[in-house]
Amino acid sequence: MTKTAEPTDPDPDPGAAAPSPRHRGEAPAPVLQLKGVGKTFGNIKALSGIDLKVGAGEVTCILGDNGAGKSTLIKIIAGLHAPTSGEYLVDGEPVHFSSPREALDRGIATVYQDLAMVTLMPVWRNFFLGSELRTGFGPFRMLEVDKMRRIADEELKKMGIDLPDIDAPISNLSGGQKQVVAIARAVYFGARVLILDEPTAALGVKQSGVVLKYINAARDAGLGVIFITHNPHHAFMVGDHFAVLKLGRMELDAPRSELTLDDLTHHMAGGAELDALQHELKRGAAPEVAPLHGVSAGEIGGMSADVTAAIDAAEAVAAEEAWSAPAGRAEPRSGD
Ligand SMILES: Nc1ncnc2c1ncn2[C@@H]1O[C@H](COP(=O)(O)OP(=O)(O)OP(=O)(O)O)[C@@H](O)[C@H]1O
Repeated sequence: MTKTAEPTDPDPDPGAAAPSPRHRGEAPAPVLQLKGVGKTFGNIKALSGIDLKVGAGEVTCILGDNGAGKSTLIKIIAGLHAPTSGEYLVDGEPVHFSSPREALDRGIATVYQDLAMVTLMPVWRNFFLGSELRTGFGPFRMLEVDKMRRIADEELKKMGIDLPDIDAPISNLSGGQKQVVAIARAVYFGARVLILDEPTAALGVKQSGVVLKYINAARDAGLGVIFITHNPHHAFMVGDHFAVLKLGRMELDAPRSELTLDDLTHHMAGGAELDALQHELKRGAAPEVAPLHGVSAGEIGGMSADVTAAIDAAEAVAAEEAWSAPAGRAEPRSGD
């Protein structure tokens, strides 16, 4: 089922686009759906009984702690792993992808953290990496450099990214800018579902805001976006739907209307276990862990909760500021 990804027909007037289902207040139809999906690696049960729907024009956030099963889940959706149980449907039809190429042919594109870019190549070359435009036949085939430079420039501008030099090596861009180039590239090559693997994990607050803004832009262009993150604040700024994984199971699956940021943070922090710990700490009883260098376990627990809360709050405010800044030129590298 391999075919070359065709670029989408660029909309000459994005302002005239029909409002997304979200803006019409309708539930978007699922582009992809998982029903009771499980995955084992030998004796390890990485995922079990996962139900998930991803709609067009909707951001689905997948959260979870280390080892929760997020990577395994996106690898199944991206066609890298086959599930060991359950069903995977695209547009209501069961699919059995045997490679990411097959998923891509159905419009399911993944932007991994490492971005699969060649750092010394220019921005436009990275934009077309693996799908270069060529002209001529056989040994006389040549790259259509001017056309690729022009299209990359236009597509990036369409997403509000005005780079000073499209010929500059991509390594000159900030982490946030590189993520945005990868998102624009996936949109241009016809992605209907965009999987973003922790796109803000390695970024500072300002650059995270830039990326969140373009997640919103991809959603408003009608794509289904799957946003994998550890950060409930980032998720809540853009998410329409939230799935929290814990030890391979879906611990929470809720639309935005049924959830607050506090609920989400609570689930991420361990929910019921955290309540039990707080209750124990309030009563003055130390949890059963060994003291460290003469400091009681109770003190460590209290201190880390305070520090974590303060960091989270400061980060949320700063990211919100960056996110709500007017769209336009992407930030310079120094803001990284
Ligand atoms: N190829 C593999 N072989 C064996 N076990 C695996 C493999 N991939 C994942 N696992 C196991 O499956 C479980 C889920 O791992 P996964 O990487 O999906 O979690 P994660 O939520 O992405 O974690 P992190 O945020 O740390 O990347 C873990 O117990 C992990 O050790």
